[in-house]
Amino acid sequence: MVVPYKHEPFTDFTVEENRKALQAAIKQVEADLGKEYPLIIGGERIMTDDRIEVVNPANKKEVIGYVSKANQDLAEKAHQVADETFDWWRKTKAKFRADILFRAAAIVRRRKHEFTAHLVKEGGKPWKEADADTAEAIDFMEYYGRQMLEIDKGVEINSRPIENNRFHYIPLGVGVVISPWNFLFAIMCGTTVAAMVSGNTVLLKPASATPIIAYKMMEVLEEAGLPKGVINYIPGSGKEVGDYLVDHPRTRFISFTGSREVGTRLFERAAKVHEGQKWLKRTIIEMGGKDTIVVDSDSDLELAADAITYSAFGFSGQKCSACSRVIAHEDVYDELLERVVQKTKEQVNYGDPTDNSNYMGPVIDQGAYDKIMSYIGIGKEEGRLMTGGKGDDSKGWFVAPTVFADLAPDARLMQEEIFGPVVGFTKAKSFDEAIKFANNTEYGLTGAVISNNREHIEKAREDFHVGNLYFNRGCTAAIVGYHPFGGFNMSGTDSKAGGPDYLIHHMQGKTTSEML
Ligand SMILES: NC(=O)c1ccc[n+]([C@@H]2O[C@H](COP(=O)([O-])OP(=O)(O)OC[C@H]3O[C@@H](n4cnc5c(N)ncnc54)[C@H](O)[C@@H]3O)[C@@H](O)[C@H]2O)c1
Ligand SMILES: N[C@@H](CCC=O)C(=O)O
Repeated sequence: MVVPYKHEPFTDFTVEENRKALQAAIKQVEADLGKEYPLIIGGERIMTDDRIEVVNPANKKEVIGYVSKANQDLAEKAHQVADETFDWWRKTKAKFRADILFRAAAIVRRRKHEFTAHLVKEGGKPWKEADADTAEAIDFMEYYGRQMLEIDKGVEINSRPIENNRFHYIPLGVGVVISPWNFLFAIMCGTTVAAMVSGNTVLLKPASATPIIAYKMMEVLEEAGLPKGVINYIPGSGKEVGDYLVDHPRTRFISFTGSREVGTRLFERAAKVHEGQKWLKRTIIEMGGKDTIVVDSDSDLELAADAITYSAFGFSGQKCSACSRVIAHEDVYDELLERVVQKTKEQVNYGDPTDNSNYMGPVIDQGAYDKIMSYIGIGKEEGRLMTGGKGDDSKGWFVAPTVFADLAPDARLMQEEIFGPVVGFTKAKSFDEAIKFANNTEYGLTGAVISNNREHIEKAREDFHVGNLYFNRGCTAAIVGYHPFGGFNMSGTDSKAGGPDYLIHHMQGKTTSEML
């Protein structure tokens, strides 16, 4: 029997011992900078001449490491290994697979600060955000291990006196897992281990900005007993390797988390049946968001301002769940705006995240920096700049926390995902109008309502069309096993990571019926 699931507690960095431990871990990561990392195919380490240079987004000159890069030949080799491995891996016991995850979670927990320190450097995450990312990776392993044990019990169906019927889930086959850079540990780990623990074999293509943490996870899983060939680590170009694997006729499913642009492209490609393909590919595709906090006339404005500030600027707004739009009732609009601007100016300082006094670190790379700065330019034309509005990419990619007021609900700033520390305000005449504005994007990932009005809360529960809706709190920070996570509309397939149904997306139901 495993102990019941409980989420991993966050580290309290006001405790000196914890602060010192993370500082020491950061020093250790700094001593290890510049290492080379191979691909892992069937357990074999393969170094390539073509490499990805991974840099610290807070200091572009600091190279975190050099990661070997798969090409199509290596992707094909990995696919064959995964295909052959699936022949026997699919028959392994659920307990065997779950135990690997429980052990891996324990290993990460024992070395927690080492992973968190790495995330500070490779992902540019402030301590608190990096610690939460490590905790979530642990949670995914613990939770999915337990979920697999539940699914393994089977599902009751009816039998008849002359007929014995059974129904159970079996794995799908070779899965391609393509992960984003923003939850470089948690989402990469969660999507990979979900596929593995359900009995599939995996080709893992992590984001090119953050592939090293994925190598470190591979080492942990190997130490925990993962057999060779079950997960194959093949970083590489999204277009070259990603497309090749998605198109491959032996690929059975694709688990993608990333932008709407790439997600819809992969969805289309996966729908095409190639020569020699014997199935329709399953797709689990989780994409972007344009997430709104609605603030009602009868509400706690201090709570609202705190929720908005954290949801908009935590990890520099680089969360699919980040609050990038506020729709406030006209009765409270001015006061709320003033409080948010004041909190942003007073509390949201930014700089190198190795220094824990910085609330925000950098954005991930030049592409992100340029995109965010261009949206700030658009915002200056569409609305009223209240604070921020500037950036500095001389050393790392830093953007000031930025608030725009008086935007039209259909302004580009209120419709398009910026994925940076920029939040826009729109005024609504009534609660009904606020919900109408909140629903007027093509996304539907997260949202929050700050209100003391029970009727309004119930209205939002029915009409605010997002996968994760929160009341009287911010719209980020879902916890595995507590807030199953995933969105509607162009936010994705709503597969609900960290929820009780998630593993089933990686499996297929088989009915057997024996005449007695
Ligand atoms: N809904 C969610 O759960 C969720 C969670 C995290 C991030 N996101 C979204 O992810 C985005 C940020 O992440 P990103 O910048 O890494 O996204 P991205 O779409 O640029 O990249 C995601 C992954 O796809 C790969 N890729 C790129 N082109 C590809 C191609 N042609 N074929 C195959 N793979 C390809 C990338 O290398 C990366 O590994 C944001 O839009 C954010 O909202 C969504
Ligand atoms: N699950 C995370 C967001 C993941 C996307 O970036 C949250 O709830 O804030």
